[in-house]
Amino acid sequence: MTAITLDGVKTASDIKAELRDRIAALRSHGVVPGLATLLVGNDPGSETYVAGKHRDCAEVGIESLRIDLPGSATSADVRAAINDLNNTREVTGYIIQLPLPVGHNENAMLELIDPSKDADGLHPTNLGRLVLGIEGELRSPLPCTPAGIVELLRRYDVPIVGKKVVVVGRGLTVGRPLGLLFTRKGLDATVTLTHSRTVDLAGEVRRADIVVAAVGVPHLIQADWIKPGAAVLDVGITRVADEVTGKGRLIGDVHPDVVSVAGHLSPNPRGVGPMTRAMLLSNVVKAAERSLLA
Ligand SMILES: Nc1nc2c(c(=O)[nH]1)N[C@@H](CN(C=O)c1ccc(C(=O)N[C@@H](CCC(=O)O)C(=O)O)cc1)CN2
Repeated sequence: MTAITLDGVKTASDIKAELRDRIAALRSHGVVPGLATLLVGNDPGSETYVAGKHRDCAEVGIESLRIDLPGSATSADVRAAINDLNNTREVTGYIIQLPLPVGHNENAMLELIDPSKDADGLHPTNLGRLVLGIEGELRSPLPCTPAGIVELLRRYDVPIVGKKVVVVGRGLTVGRPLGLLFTRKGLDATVTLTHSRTVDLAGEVRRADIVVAAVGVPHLIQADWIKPGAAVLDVGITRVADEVTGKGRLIGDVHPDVVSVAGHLSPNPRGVGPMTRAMLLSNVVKAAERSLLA
């Protein structure tokens, strides 16, 4: 068996085409969707992701603003930048790129975002709405990677209702909110959220119809851990220098041999990453559509 590829690049491109039409409709009503990003420091991954977000905005017709603070920025500097973004009327939505450099309290910073401008769905109010199961597509933004994973599965007709999902990793941007999303009414999966203290991780993964690996441990998920035909989403990524060429290389959490056991497999890169970016654009467009309804 060779797994069907869950192609994030193609799916994200389809979504962007759909968003372009909605953005044109918004503009015809005088609403111009916009996104600002706040990046602190010069983590190479974060620099890449932020640059990608601005490229995506330009591609679909979303205005964007980039605020970069140096790695030496203090927590007071970051708080001041967040305050500015909250108080600038032209900024309708923004994100704080994570991780923040060591020494900053991420949760405290996320809590300072005006929830109505939270394009990432990571403010406690918006995460709280996810916990409460407040329904309605337009009500509040969903965290981008979890939303992207569900959308990728949906567009490839991978069944979710009643399925056993094992999520490996309980981080804020993926594992924790994904568990909530999969158990929401309408998706109705049964979720096991595993982490570094889980006993017999391989045994847990073997029971799963859908496996999501989001830990950043290269090739952790082995082919003999996978139930034949399961859908496997490879989210975690590790940057290493290639031993031969010395060039940077990306390694996912899923071993390449999984392709011959799984029914569906998202490559990494080019799987969930592009979907994360597409869902951010979707959050920005939904926020603009909400502003028309208000
Ligand atoms: N504020 C946030 N911070 C972070 C989030 C987030 O959703 N909000 N998620 C990740 C990083 N991220 C977006 O910010 C992100 C990750 C990966 C990709 C992507 O397209 N990856 C490419 C590979 C590119 C590369 O790594 O060089 C791929 O998978 O094909 C986009 C966005 C953590 N921080």
